[in-house]
Amino acid sequence: MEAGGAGEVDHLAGERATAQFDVDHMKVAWAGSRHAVDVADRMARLVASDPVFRKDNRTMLPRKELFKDTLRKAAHAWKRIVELRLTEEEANLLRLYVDQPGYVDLHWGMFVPAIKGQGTEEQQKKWLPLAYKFQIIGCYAQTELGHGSNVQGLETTATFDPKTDEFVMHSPTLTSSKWWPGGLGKASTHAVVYARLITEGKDYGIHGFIVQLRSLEDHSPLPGVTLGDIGGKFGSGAYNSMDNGVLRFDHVRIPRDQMLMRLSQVTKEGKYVHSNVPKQLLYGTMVFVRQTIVADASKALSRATCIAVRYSAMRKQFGPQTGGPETQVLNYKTQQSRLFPLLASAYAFRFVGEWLKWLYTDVTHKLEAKDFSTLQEAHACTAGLKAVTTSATADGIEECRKLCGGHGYLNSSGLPELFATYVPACTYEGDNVVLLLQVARILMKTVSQLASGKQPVGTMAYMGNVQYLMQCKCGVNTAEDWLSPAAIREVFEARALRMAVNCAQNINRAPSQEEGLYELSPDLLEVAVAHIQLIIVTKFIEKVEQDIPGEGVKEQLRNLCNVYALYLVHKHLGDFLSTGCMTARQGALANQQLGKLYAQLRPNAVALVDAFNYTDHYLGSVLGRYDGNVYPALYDEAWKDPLNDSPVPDGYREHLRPLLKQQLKLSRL
Ligand SMILES: CCCCCCCC/C=C\CCCCCCCCC/C=C/C(=O)SCCNC(=O)CCNC(=O)[C@H](O)C(C)(C)COP(=O)(O)OP(=O)(O)OC[C@H]1O[C@@H](n2cnc3c(N)ncnc32)[C@H](O)[C@@H]1OP(=O)(O)O
Ligand SMILES: Cc1cc2nc3c(=O)[nH]c(=O)nc-3n(C[C@H](O)[C@H](O)[C@H](O)COP(=O)(O)OP(=O)(O)OC[C@H]3O[C@@H](n4cnc5c(N)ncnc54)[C@H](O)[C@@H]3O)c2cc1C
Repeated sequence: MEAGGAGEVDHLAGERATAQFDVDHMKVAWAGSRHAVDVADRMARLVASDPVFRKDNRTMLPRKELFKDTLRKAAHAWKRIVELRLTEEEANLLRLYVDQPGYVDLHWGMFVPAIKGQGTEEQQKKWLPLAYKFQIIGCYAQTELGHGSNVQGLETTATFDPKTDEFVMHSPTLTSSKWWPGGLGKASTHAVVYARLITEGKDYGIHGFIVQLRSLEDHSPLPGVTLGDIGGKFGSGAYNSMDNGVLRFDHVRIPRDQMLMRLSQVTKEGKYVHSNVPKQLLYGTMVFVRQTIVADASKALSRATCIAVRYSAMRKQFGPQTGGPETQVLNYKTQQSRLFPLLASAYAFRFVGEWLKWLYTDVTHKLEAKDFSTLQEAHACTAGLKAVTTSATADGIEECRKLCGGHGYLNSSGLPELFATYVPACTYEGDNVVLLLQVARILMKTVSQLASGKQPVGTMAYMGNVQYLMQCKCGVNTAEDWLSPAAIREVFEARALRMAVNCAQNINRAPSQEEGLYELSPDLLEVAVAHIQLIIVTKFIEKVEQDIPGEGVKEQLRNLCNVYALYLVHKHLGDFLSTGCMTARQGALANQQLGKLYAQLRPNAVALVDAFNYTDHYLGSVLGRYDGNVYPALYDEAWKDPLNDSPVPDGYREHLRPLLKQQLKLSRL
């Protein structure tokens, strides 16, 4: 927990004293409201003070014990939620702070939303109360051994039998085995299963079905259902707490009314009826989860940067040639140029995540009113932001590990497990490359419609300004000129549009559109990234333009926003130069300004990570401790490793002793 208790010494007090802003108000800006800070604080402390939620030994547990520990934590969390009558907001935060992937994530995060989004009112009335009370546990079974990205390529079949008014669920091939769904392996009693609907001899493509998998009496798999866990995954602890599973059906029958029928129906005579809605609504659960993943990216990256900033402030190496105290590694310019852009990215992802949540809610209301006009915008933004933020976060966590030197490689730093748990976010809910190609296709379509005078809307509205953006010249003359939000916005818009137009022209030169899209797919990825980075930068600028209370808070956020934008300019300078958006001199000025911003950020760095308001329990890192008292903690932690249970290790008698004795004999010869 935070420092302040009797006898505790705050080794980072000096760092905290140099902050030039009101940390308490920054906590509000980060969390979204005073209420959000208070609820998060209460839930974090509730979890941290409960011994069942202990996690410091997690990376040392064998898989079976780890899984049992996950079951215990989930059951205990549920007990506390019920006993304390927690609200949905409080319950979600409790889950977040328990910080152990498990079946509940999929139950609440995908099974329930799939029924809400794709079930009829009647189906919702039947299934949701059961799920809400945990009388059933559900998962989301879409991916198969042979196909994940290509949803249309799934092979599981659901064939309607009008004689019995049932669907027959079947896995016709090995590759049709469901493979990966979280919670499926050991915990779920039910699943929303995605399968090809076949009726009257015709294949109508992929649809969702609610299928019971296990007995509600003794949890054994039902007849015709083969179930299991798919095996250990990357890293210690980490995502191994989750029972990602395999599932096969051998002609398993389910009642017709277990097909999710909001988007399309099958009558009892076997007639297929499609409601007058876009078929992509079938993908609605993925869109919902992609949006939550963007919000989670800022949490993971802020955790990693909190650890790396605090540790870098207490760690000292080398010193002035004239003697005197050693230098805090945070004072090295190289450390700052690697770490501060990540800190700025954590804030950027937080604010774009907040905006994406608003967009998602807005689109959902429109869909309820049968207005489908913003569906494409929702798909492009959720897919693109999910891809860009998760890739940057995974890379950022690994960079934070390196920023902590050797100690960052210890499990007790928390960083290896954080990375191993986080990195599959680049793959699940849509492989990042596949998602970026979706965004790029939409951008190419938008470019092709510009000539016809169709005005792009939403986050693509800037493309309508094509005449100006294709020829504008960046007006920056001094390093300070880069502090203008208008200048930053314009170069990001010009870069994104010019890259998109160039790519569209190259595709048009190909023998066919399909061939062009295929040949130029590496360029298309970069087009999509440029567009999504523009969105993140724009939303950060818009955030900073709002009324933000608290002494110095707005100034710090403006600084972070400029760091984020200019760091991207520096990193992607090739894009900006090759599209003629700026000159090499202007690129050098951007880098010069970036250096000045790092210097301004330095005295505020520790306070900026304090504003995340994370407990030591949630951080789970001896290096990121609030009090900065790292060395005794590292030393104590080492002795907890089971390898240190005895001074002479197991295996000495069988393998070390004979070897040593043999060497001794040989040396005497
Ligand atoms: C203890 C107490 C507990 C308390 C409570 C806890 C509460 C918890 C709450 C929340 C927690 C949330 C946590 C969630 C946990 C996350 C864990 C992750 C688990 C992982 C799950 C998964 O991975 S599920 C499987 C995901 N799979 C994928 O993502 C597959 C990716 N592939 C696709 O999406 C599609 O195949 C693809 C889009 C690539 C192609 O589709 P296709 O049909 O072939 O379409 P295409 O021809 O390309 O396009 C046609 C047309 O459709 C448009 N389009 C495509 N997708 C969408 C879409 N999603 N929406 C709208 N439109 C779409 C596309 O643009 C084309 O348009 P046009 O060009 O025709 O206009
Ligand atoms: C930890 C974890 C949890 C998961 N949980 C669930 C779950 O709960 N439910 C569920 O249904 N699924 C789940 N999944 C599965 C996940 O959704 C898929 O793994 C994901 O969608 C990627 O699909 P894939 O595995 O088929 O990858 P592939 O598509 O086989 O990707 C392999 C490579 O091919 C490339 N590639 C593929 N298609 C293209 C293309 N068109 N153009 C260019 N390159 C391409 C990719 O970029 C990648 O480099 C989970 C996966 C993981 C890792």
